Amino acid sequence: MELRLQNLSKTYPNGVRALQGVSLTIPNGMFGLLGPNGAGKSTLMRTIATLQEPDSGSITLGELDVLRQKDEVRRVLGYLPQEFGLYPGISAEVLLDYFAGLKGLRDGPARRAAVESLLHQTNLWSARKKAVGGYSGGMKQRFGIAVALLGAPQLIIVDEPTAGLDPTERNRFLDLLSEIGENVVVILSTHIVEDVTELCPQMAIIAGGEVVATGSPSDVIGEIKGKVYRTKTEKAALAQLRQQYEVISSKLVAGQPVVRVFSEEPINKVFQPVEATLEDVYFYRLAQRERAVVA
Ligand SMILES: Nc1ncnc2c1ncn2[C@@H]1O[C@H](COP(=O)(O)OP(=O)(O)OP(=O)(O)O)[C@@H](O)[C@H]1O
Repeated sequence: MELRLQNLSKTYPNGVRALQGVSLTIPNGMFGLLGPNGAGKSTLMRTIATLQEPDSGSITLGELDVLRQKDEVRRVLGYLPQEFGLYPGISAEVLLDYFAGLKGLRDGPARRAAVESLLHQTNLWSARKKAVGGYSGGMKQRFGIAVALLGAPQLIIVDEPTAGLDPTERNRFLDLLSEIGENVVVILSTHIVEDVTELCPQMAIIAGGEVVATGSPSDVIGEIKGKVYRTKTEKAALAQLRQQYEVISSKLVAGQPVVRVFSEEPINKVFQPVEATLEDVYFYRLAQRERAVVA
């Protein structure tokens, strides 16, 4: 199965250009879609999930034309939106069974087995009789993925699932995602760089509605490999550094700014060369785009 997006564009009635000629080829396995708030990730996810129309462009999933064969796509789609409502007073077990019915699974032993298996897989078995309204954020997200996995989907879309989760719940959720399998397309939209580094063999960075980098994380990092330098500095010197160098990021470490810069030329006299990371590419690409928009 392969998901192909070609030249997708979307401008909202208020003039916001949420997608601008997005083209991506997404193979089986985990695909990370990384971008800051407002980059257009949710617009793209909702469009692929057949919930909204682009102005132009095309999407195919294997042989299916996603924008025309919506019912067929929905049968093989599992979608965990950024925000979803639950019936708070109902237990996970009853609610999941209800969603299984909506998904077209007929009542009977097979449906009960599917529900049981998903409750185990998402580690909610012991809490299955509790009302979902009393679940923690992480439990709710795991319940959401159980719903998304009903009916063995071929295309799974999860939109910013780890935002707001504590580190334990985040790891638990990511482990769950990585177990889903290599024979389905899983798109993980996120603004958290480590989610992608740790999990996704293929990825894209999206900013301002445009794809600014795509490939494997190591391909993407390869673009700036050997060109990242680091130094510790003083707060007062930061502004000047920013004028002199292409600063990728600056972080306070124990109260002192640690700055990472991009440079085509060796600058080891002032800075220490360091291994480029996906976070470097991410910030570098975002800064580049911002400069292009300002210019
Ligand atoms: N229904 C809408 N009407 C008008 N503008 C919208 C609408 N939905 C999104 N936008 C705008 O389109 C741009 C892209 O939004 P989108 O939600 O797709 O981004 P995102 O990458 O998912 O960000 P976030 O993480 O904040 O949800 C933003 O500028 C947003 O304000």
